[in-house]
Amino acid sequence: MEVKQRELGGEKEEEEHSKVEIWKYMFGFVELASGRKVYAQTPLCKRLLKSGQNNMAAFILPESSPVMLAPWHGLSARIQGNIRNPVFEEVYGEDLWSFGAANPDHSKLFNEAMACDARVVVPAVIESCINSDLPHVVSVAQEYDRIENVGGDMFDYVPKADVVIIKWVLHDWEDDECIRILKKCREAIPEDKGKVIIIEAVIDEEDEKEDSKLTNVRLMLDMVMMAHTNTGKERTLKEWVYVLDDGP
Ligand SMILES: C[S@@+](CC[C@H](N)C(=O)[O-])C[C@H]1O[C@@H](n2cnc3c(N)ncnc32)[C@H](O)[C@@H]1O
Repeated sequence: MEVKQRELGGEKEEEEHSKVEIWKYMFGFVELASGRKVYAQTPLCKRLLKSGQNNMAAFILPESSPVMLAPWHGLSARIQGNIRNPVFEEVYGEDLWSFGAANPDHSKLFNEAMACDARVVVPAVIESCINSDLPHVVSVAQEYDRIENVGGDMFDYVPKADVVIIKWVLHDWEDDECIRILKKCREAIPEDKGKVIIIEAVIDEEDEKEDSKLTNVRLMLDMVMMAHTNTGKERTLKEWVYVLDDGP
């Protein structure tokens, strides 16, 4: 495959390369119980089966949807300074969240992607909670015992609780916006024993090796933030410390 790739040029090469990037995780030499090695789907493919436990199929659907792919085409122009607006807004005239409010189908696709990750992470840390998000998201959220759905704007108000868990939200916003959100989280918890738990990636500039799988994931997420949010980014520890020192 790599030989074929070198023979190709330009866009074709890029397309082929991105397929190889996916294939190399989905297909490989797998050892059967008999000890025989075959070229087949790797165990990772199970995560794409809708029937599979902890499946992540819904997670890759929005990223490969035409709505989410379009902003990627403007990313180079944005980085070169040829587009003034964030790329998502340049394409759709509004940010991702307003677009979701006006386009329920897209919102459903996005929310299901978030939910398939949250279903793995949240039960590991919590049994009952308030689920707080924008009104159009909460209004279609699945009902569960011991989960209260509360719609609202986190820049105005975060529901009162002993602990606020904020996952994959701050990376959608620039520092000043994060600080405003964190101040609302601080107001939501008891002053003496409340906690704000932040679940986000941390880019480690110093020690990351280029071949580490997680480095690629973190840097990929940073690109996703650039393509799909107005001001979001993944942060290094130093950048998180800045946000947290000025936040709660
Ligand atoms: C990347 S998603 C993460 C969702 C969820 N926390 C998770 O980890 O699965 C960011 C979420 O922030 C919500 N959001 C965006 N702007 C908001 C606002 N002003 N107030 C409350 N939620 C907001 C979006 O609707 C979206 O569900």
